[in-house]
Amino acid sequence: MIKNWKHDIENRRDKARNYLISGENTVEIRDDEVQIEVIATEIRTSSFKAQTTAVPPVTITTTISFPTKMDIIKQFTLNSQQKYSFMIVTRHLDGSADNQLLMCVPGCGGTGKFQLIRAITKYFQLTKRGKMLRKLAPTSIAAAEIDGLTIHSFLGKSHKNSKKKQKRTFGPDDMKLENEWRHVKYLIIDEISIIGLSLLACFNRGVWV
Ligand SMILES: Nc1ncnc2c1ncn2[C@@H]1O[C@H](COP(=O)(O)OP(=O)(O)OP(=O)(O)O)[C@@H](O)[C@H]1O
Repeated sequence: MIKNWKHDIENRRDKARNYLISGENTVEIRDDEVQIEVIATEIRTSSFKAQTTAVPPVTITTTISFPTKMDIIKQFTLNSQQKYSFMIVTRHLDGSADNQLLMCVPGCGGTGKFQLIRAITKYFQLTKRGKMLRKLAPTSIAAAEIDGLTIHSFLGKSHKNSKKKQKRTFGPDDMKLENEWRHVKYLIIDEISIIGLSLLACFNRGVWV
């Protein structure tokens, strides 16, 4: 009796093993018995294992490579003081700060203010924000050097010795002025030390309109 029972058990076990090896998910033991369903998925034994084996979905993104600030700092061989000034401006530009950046970079002739302006201009241009920057200077030579405008030409003022005396008037409906300055967010004034107070006041009125 025991021998038969043992033999029956072994038969069933072999049958079950063979079905599992052959890859079938359902093992039929006997017509009158309940079917055993083999679940193919792995049963989680540890939450830690589940966490570590979870592979995050891979997404493909295309990156636009902008020149880094360090590239420009290297290109213009900015010294530490020029570098700090450059970083202040470019961080303000890249940040979401709503506050106005008022910055004065003093220095004797030949200390590298123009070199700094060149580096800042390059950053605006390479990041496709050149329209946001306007450069002004009091004299035509200084303006030409920085590739900017003279304050007089911005104000539409003729020089004292000019025959044609005209004065630009500013008003809320000055569309030409508005279009000129629509995209301008940053203004660099070179050689500010030689700008007289009256011209500065006139300029101030112009930009506030
Ligand atoms: N970091 C730098 N690396 C290489 N050259 C530099 C650097 N800074 C300044 N120079 C050079 O030094 C010279 C004087 O610099 P720059 O014209 O920028 O001075 P500045 O302060 O604008 O002078 P100024 O007030 O007389 O216009 C230039 O020939 C410039 O190329």
